[in-house]
Amino acid sequence: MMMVHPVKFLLSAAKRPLTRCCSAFVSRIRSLNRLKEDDDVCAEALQHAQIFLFHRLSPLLQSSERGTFRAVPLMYSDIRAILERLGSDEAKLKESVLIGCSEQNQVQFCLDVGELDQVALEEALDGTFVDLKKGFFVLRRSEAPLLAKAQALLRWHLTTGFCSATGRPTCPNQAGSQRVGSGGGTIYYPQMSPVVIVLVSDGKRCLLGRQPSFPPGMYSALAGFCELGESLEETVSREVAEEVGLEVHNISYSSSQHWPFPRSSLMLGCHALVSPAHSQVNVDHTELEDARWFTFHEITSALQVKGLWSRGHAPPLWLPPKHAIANRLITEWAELQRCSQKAD
Ligand SMILES: NC(=O)C1=CN([C@@H]2O[C@H](COP(=O)(O)OP(=O)(O)OC[C@H]3O[C@@H](n4cnc5c(N)ncnc54)[C@H](OP(=O)(O)O)[C@@H]3O)[C@@H](O)[C@H]2O)C=CC1
Ligand SMILES: [Mg+2]
Repeated sequence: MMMVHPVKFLLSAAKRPLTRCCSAFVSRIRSLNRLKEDDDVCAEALQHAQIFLFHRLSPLLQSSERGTFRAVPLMYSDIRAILERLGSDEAKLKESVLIGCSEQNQVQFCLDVGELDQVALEEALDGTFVDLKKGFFVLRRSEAPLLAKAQALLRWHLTTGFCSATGRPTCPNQAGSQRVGSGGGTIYYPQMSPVVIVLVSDGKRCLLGRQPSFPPGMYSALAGFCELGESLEETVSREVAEEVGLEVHNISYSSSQHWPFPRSSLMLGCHALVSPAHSQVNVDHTELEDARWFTFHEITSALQVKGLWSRGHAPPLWLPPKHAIANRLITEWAELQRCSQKAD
């Protein structure tokens, strides 16, 4: 395995000094912003950065003895040596895209080397390029969002090579945070679609649905893309009415999540209520295979089930894994039920 050198990109490499009273977080954010604005500073940072390699949008992972996976960042010089060995060259590294900065001030980039031979790369790197959809759920919580962001940005670059107005090529800035039409035309920024995801409750039970593409037995909160002109609340009301024929009230926002599959979405997580007297579900089978009310007991049992792939025989109900916002909403609901049962 290639050694990852403990070289850090020092914040002092940035040209403008930061105000001394800035917190570490503010310093990191401002340094990242500077890298997006200044191609020269960014090119210098890249030389000392950690780079996460992808092959056709699948990240390089290493498996551990305990069956978990870890992302494997490499340093610029390591990748340059491998590229040269496999018939590519240093120019390829200029396509790296900025994805973040660790708490240890290590700047992080990603790079897709999909045109090189996968087997030869995996041998040289002592890792495996894993479909992110599978890897996502076995990665550590700190790594999954970073790789999701990296894949989303790499996919965006792959699909935004031409200006939609003129048909001419677009070029990225050094950080890969934007692309500009040739001749200084339109500036394109990475895009994502807003999606609502809502956990509907009738006060005692919660409503989950399943799509035919879900693994057997898996149910999740209801979700749907926002339409132009809608508020968050309007999308929640429309999606619930469309998919299960119910009218919701008391919509409250919980939290959000970037979701890379199948293309970038900003998942906006909500809770909502229906009146117990009007809780008869009427599923639109063009959208969902099934939707059902689940009791507190069924949900708490399902939350105990560990690992999508460690199953021997399937339990009656699978919930989305911990990285997914659906799991967070269901856990919040269960916690609320537990508190209100204690209070009764
Ligand atoms: N992180 C999490 O916990 C969860 C995430 N999700 C994600 O939420 C997203 C939306 O859920 P889903 O129930 O499928 O959504 P919808 O209920 O809105 O149905 C999806 C369909 O809507 C159409 N559609 C409308 N607008 C768009 C758009 N902007 N982009 C793509 N398709 C659009 C497409 O139909 P057509 O193809 O016919 O044009 C698509 O197949 C999915 O990407 C899913 O992966 C879902 C559940 C849990
Ligand atoms: Mg839906």
